[in-house]
Amino acid sequence: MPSYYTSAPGKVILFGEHAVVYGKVATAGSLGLRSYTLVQTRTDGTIEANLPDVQLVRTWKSSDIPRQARWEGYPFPPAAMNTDLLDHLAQFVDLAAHRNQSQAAIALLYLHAYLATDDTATQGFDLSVRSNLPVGAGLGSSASYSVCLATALLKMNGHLSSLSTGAEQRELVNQWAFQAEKVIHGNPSGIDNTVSTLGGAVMFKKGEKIEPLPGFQSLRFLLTNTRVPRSTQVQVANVRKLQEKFPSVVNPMLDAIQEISISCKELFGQDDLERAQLLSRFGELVDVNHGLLAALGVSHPALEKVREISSKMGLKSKLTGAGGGGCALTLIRDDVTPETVAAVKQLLEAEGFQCLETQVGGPGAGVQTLEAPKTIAEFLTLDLTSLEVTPNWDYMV
Ligand SMILES: Nc1ncnc2c1ncn2[C@@H]1O[C@H](COP(=O)(O)OP(=O)(O)O)[C@@H](O)[C@H]1O
Ligand SMILES: C[C@@](O)(CCOP(=O)(O)O)CC(=O)O
Ligand SMILES: [Mg+2]
Repeated sequence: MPSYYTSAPGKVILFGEHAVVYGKVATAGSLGLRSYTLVQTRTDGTIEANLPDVQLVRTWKSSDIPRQARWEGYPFPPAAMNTDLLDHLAQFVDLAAHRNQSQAAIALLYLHAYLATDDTATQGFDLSVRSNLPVGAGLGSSASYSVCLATALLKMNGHLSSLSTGAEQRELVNQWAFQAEKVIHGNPSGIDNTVSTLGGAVMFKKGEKIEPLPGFQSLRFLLTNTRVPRSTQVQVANVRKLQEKFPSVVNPMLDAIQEISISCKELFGQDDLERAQLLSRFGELVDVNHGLLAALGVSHPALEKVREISSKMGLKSKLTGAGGGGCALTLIRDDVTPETVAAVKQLLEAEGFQCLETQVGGPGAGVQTLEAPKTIAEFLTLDLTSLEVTPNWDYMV
């Protein structure tokens, strides 16, 4: 019974969220916080999903999922989303009252409908995903979940071995993860799944080759989860409504947001700029980007509170991800003392916020073949740090 672990990181968007949906450049890096999956075939034709982060435990009969006939471009996904299949699965999983569970289950079954082979369609499988990321907080948990799913189903069904290079395999994972992100978000830019698949720190523009931004890894951030729940799909749809209502106002704002990423790249390219100067200008760009996002309507009083607290300590913060709640990032300049960081954290935690410190720009997605099958119960009790991704895992950047 083949068994695999897969793993994929979350991401932090430094500059350019929302604007990236409109084809503008954005800057992002992978996080040390990751999701992990156990997947293995069964023998009784059942699909059992255990997703503790969204409190979902469900079984379905694999034969109830309408398998899709071979399509053009196989094994890469078809060009358009299959809305009939999406509608069918939404009715079938019948979880409309629980958006997070419903999105997660539909994404899983949508990928299964395309990627199952005759064998796995009759055997069924167990799948469990656990994450160190806060769900629905702007750190790309949906992309990390999507990349984990895509890697797991592609590996279990033998599609990865049909491609000869690691780069092609990562592209296949990324494209299927993008399909799952579409199920969850509606209209994602693709930045989150790309960063989660490839890892590293990049400048991203829809449809173009991504560009590494190595300077990003030398920066230190504090991430603050306001714990205010929000949905990326809703925030993205709200910005779209504003853009459709006032295109002549909103479009220049999106262009200005793009210029922030370009200015950031120029800062890193200026060899004669002292580090202190670089960090100070960088902080100014953080401020400007937040101001533009707030003008687009995606801030929240809790995010403004993070800015107020950090600003009193001389630090610059902005919302990160879709906003409307979720996380903010605070730039920790080199001259900021550990005492100052501790004091800021204390003030933020006193508001009920959660502070997260993690590395940026680490490894992307990976898969590991297990020598012996594991039960889901064993996987659920594992210490996730024992699954730390090492270069022994396959498909690493
Ligand atoms: N660990 C997980 N297990 C199951 N589903 C997940 C997990 N992480 C994310 N998701 C799915 O992604 C959705 C959150 O996505 P989104 O609103 O884009 O927030 P985020 O900013 O965290 O990506 C959840 O509602 C759920 O459907
Ligand atoms: C707002 C957006 O730019 C990023 C969303 O990130 P998250 O799901 O909030 O982690 C949307 C997108 O790029 O698809
Ligand atoms: Mg998301």
